[in-house]
Amino acid sequence: MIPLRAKPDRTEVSIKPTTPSSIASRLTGLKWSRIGTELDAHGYANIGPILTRLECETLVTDYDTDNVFRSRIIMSRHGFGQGEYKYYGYPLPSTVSTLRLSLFPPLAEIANRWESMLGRLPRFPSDHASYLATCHAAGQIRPTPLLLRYGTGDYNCLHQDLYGDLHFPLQAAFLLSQPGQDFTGGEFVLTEQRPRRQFRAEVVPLQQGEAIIFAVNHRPVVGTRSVYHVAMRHGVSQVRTGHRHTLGLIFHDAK
Ligand SMILES: O=C(O)CCC(=O)C(=O)O
Ligand SMILES: [Fe+2]
Repeated sequence: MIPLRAKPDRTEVSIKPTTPSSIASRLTGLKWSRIGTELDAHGYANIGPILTRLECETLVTDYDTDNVFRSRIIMSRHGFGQGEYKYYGYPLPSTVSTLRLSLFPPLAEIANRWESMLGRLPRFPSDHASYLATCHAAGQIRPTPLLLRYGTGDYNCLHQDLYGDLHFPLQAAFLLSQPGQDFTGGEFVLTEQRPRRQFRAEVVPLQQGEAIIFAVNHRPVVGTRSVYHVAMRHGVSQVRTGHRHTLGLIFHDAK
């Protein structure tokens, strides 16, 4: 007699080691309407974990690779803070390029809504290539994505990443290091100043692989009589111990 074999358990056979979805689909799968609402309310939004630990570590390792970057900035030499960063050169590494390309369309929609709140016509195209063509025609041709490295005692002064007349109003920063393990301190800080008011500061907790989207220089706020601009700046508080790395994505290029 042929022994009866148990039918394979469907649930068991269907379990495969999951490969992370593509970076592009992780971004398009986000709840962009909720992110838009948060950006409207606060001028920033933590969009949650995007990069895997391995992807973060690979980007960090790139820091010491020649020919990936176009320049290295020692922050203390310019009064920017303490620490250093490097601007990527073109062609961007594929992870950086995919993040920049895939984040742009939903952010352009939010940026255009902000324009209309201020009574202006939408002016951002839905694809990054078209927007970059406008920057390049205006002489802003140098890539702005950057990798930042902070050691113990380092910090980043409050600033705005403007690199010419043209600027896209939203940018992103990805935390590549593990807080509590790789570093302590080093918090992402945002400030805003409403007309005739004092500065207000916000510290935004981030985990490794998470990204924050935030306003580059100002955001529209609906007042009782009109919509007005609130100026925003960002920076990083002092790293108390260890090393902290970030990937910064700015959507306009530089002069
Ligand atoms: O290191 C950070 O978290 C801030 C980086 C930054 O200033 C930027 O991405 O523009
Ligand atoms: Fe910045």
